[in-house]
Amino acid sequence: MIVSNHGGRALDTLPATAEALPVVARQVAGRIPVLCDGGIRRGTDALKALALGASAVLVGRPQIHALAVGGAAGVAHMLTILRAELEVATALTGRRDLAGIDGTVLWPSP
Ligand SMILES: Cc1cc2nc3c(=O)[nH]c(=O)nc-3n(C[C@H](O)[C@H](O)[C@H](O)COP(=O)(O)O)c2cc1C
Repeated sequence: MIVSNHGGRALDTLPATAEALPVVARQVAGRIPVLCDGGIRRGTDALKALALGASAVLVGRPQIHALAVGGAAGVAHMLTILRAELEVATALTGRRDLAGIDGTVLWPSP
């Protein structure tokens, strides 16, 4: 299951995926993986999506921007930065690994 607003480019005023994600994740209740995209730009965005119930996140525009600036190496660099930011954010919330990320890293908890 992918929670996506398709980049928000088709219909405006829709809820952000971060708003829809916890509702969908609650209904899915762990039966299948729930992926999420839309506005993931830094590690803390990924951390918050995981905390709201995503199994993983997807990125769209950052890949296009990185490709335009630095080609394939630019995309690899962008993903390295994103991963490093997520690792730091995970550590700074006192979690050992991604499996330890849940709603309690958010304030207020959902
Ligand atoms: C130029 C562009 C074209 C896209 N075309 C489609 C499309 O045809 N169908 C679709 O479901 N999503 C489309 N998307 C949305 C992406 O699949 C993805 O959901 C979105 O880019 C993720 O959000 P982000 O760009 O903020 O990371 C498009 C996004 C961009 C930037």
